[in-house]
Parts: sequence; C-alpha cells; structure tokens
Amino acid sequence: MAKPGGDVARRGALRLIQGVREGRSLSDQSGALRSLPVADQARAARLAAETLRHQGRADRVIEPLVARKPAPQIADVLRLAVVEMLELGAPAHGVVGAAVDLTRTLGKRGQAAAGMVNAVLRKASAFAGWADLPPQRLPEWLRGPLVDAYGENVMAAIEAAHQRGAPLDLTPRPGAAAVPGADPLPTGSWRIHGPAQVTALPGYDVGDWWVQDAAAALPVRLLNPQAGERIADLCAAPGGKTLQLAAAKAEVIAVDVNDQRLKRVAENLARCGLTARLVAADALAWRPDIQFDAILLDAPCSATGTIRRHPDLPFIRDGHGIAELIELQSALLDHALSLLRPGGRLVFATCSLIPDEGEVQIDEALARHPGLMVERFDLPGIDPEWITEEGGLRLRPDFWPDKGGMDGFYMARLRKPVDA
Ligand SMILES: C[S@@+](CC[C@H](N)C(=O)[O-])C[C@H]1O[C@@H](n2cnc3c(N)ncnc32)[C@H](O)[C@@H]1O
Repeated sequence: MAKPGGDVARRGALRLIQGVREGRSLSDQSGALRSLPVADQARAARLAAETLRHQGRADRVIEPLVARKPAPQIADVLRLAVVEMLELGAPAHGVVGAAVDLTRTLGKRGQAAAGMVNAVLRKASAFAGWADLPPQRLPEWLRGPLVDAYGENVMAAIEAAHQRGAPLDLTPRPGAAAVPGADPLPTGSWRIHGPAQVTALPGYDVGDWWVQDAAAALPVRLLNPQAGERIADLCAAPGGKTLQLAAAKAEVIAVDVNDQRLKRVAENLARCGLTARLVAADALAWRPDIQFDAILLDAPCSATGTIRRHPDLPFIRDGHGIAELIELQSALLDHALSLLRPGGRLVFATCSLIPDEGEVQIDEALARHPGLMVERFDLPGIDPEWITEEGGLRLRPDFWPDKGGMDGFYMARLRKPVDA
C-alpha cells in the first residue's frame, strides 16, 4: 500500500498538471493546494514540475506500451508515475499501486483504465534506456526562432540544460557571512546544489542574501551602481535587482505597474533591512521631476530564458503576445532614455532567449537614438565569447554546464550622449 501522504501529493501534482493543461502556470497555482500539509504541497509541486520537464521522455516510454492513446488525464497519471520511477528513483511497487488508485478516482473512464495503467507501468518500471532518451523538445513556436538564432547543436544543448534543471543561487550583500555548502561562482553569486529549504539557511532572517539566478544578478553588476547615485528600477517586482541596487547604497526608486507584485519588493526590502522608494505606476506614463544618473530596465518579456526553473512555460504559451511585448520593450526603452540625465547610463535586460527581445532591441534603439552608445565592459566571470556584436551580453542555459548552468538572459549597457 502506498503511503496516504504520498497519494495526497500525487493527487495534488495531477491537479497542478491539469491546471497547466488549462493554461495556468505552476506559480499562478501556488495557492491551489493550500489545504494540504506544507510537505505535501512541496512534493506535489516538485512532482508536477518534474513530470512536465520530462514529459517527452515519459511519452517515449509509454507510447509503445499502449494499444491506443489514453485519455488526457490518464496519460498524465502514466507520465507522473513513469517520471517518479525512472527519473526520481521511487520504488516501482509503491508508485504503480498509487497510480492505479489515482486512476480509479477519475470517474468511469478511470475505473475502466485501471488495469491498463497497472500493466503499462509494470512494464515501464523495467525500462532500461531512460538516461539515453532525448530531452523534452521545445514547442515549434519557440524552437524555430531559437534554431534560426543559434543552430541545431546549441538548441540541443539548451534542451539538455532544461532537462538538468536549476540549482539554487543566492546573491550575497556586501560583507555577508558565507552560507555553508554554497559554492562561490566566478560572477559573485553563491550556488547550492541539491535540495535546500531557503528560509532555514543561515543568513535568511537577517537578509544577508536573496534568491536570484546567477544570470539575473548580472544586469545590476553591469549597471555598476554607486553609493548616492539616483537610480530608477523601472520594472522592479519582485525585486531581486532592487535589493542589489539598494545594497550598493544607491538612492533607488523602484517602479512596477503591478501593485500586488510591488508588495513583494517591500517585503524583500524589509527582510534585508534595505530601503528604496516604491512607486506603483505604468513606467510608460511615469514622469518624475528629476533625471536619473542610471536606470535599470528589466523589461517584461517572454521569459523563455527561465524554462529550467519553469518547465511549465512551454506548455502554457503558444507564442502569442510576443510581438506586443517587443513593442512594449522598445517603448519602455525610449521612455527610460528620456528619464536619464545626459551622460547617464541605462541597462536594458530581458530574461529571454529570443534575439528580437535582446540584440535586435539594442540595434534598433541605436538606430532611433543618434549618439546613443553601447558601452564595452569588463565583469568578473564573463567569457568574452558571450559578448555580442553590438556589445551586449548574451547568456544561455547551456553555459557553465559543469557548474550547473544559468538562466538565459540578454543585457546591454547604454550611455546617453552628454549633449542629448
Ligand atoms: C522581468 S519582471 C522584473 C523582475 C525584477 N526586475 C526583478 O529582478 O525581480 C518584469 C516586471 O515588469 C512589470 N511591468 C510590466 N509592464 C510594466 C509597465 N508598463 N510599467 C512598469 N512595470 C511593468 C511587471 O509587473 C513585472 O513585475
């Protein structure tokens, strides 16, 4: 008999996966399992994420074992169990029994499919070539532009990086005490491999560090904030970069259109004992009566660089809305430049792998704004090969394969002409 706690988590995982099938992200569903014990919520979230991450491989195991395509919910029960057995190493007898029980809860169709689920999973548990199966492919709306941009080999390396998942990265504030077990990375972040409970790590309570992917920490390092500088953080929530700016003792104004998300910036600042002025506003319409020494524009984007951390993203997006995001990014960039003092600097960043949201944005901004320059830079830990033709920094999930990878990001530091 499978443990009832395990069953609760598996049922929860199936619910989360169903939510994804209906277009809701896993993070948007974070409250959906509130009634479960915290440990089961965490286990359900992990099972759901790993099932989506490895769905393509699970289907390759299942397909030869079924006479016809199972109904969608039953297909997800099978995937969940295959991933639990073959990827997460759970003992087959418990997983198969729990999957059969779960199938029986799925109405008449489930009652009828229970025998099939039992037989398929027994055979699947003996599958020998799991590690050699190709990783989950990205959907064509995303794969096409990425293959055009980077080629098939890089695409395969990115998909392999998505399959490996992501470690936990921390950004330490200056002078923070080391966290035991965290490895320093060449760019200044700290990395923890393996499971960790963030709130239990030393230094969390006193705000010595915050969770932030190593790539996401680089736009502020590129901006190089100085104490006392007036800096606007134009798309600030949930605030990882605001914390970096405030920790550098800059005078920070953090703007975000989403006041709920802005509350998280306030909470993060409070935990770390840091200060910034928070403004809930559409940055496009925001026109303060001062000009800034420096601006960080971490623009809304497709977030396609974060699939390692959000394996549900390829399942809930279909490429719609990207053209609008690209337009918004260039409008935000033009407006941000108008808020910058002559000679001031601006870092434009997106957590996207799509060049239209990165390199192309900068090429086009340079064409629109005579005298605007991309500044060359020298940052610790940056491989010169990551620097792009126009002078930006292109980061990809397949970089640092031996260290645990990094999120995909693009960033460039622009300098406004002094006579602008
Ligand atoms: C990529 S996230 C920013 C992440 C943030 N910089 C960090 O490091 O935690 C983009 C943010 O832009 C905000 N946003 C989108 N459109 C905006 C607009 N027109 N004005 C201000 N903020 C906007 C979203 O609410 C979202 O919080």
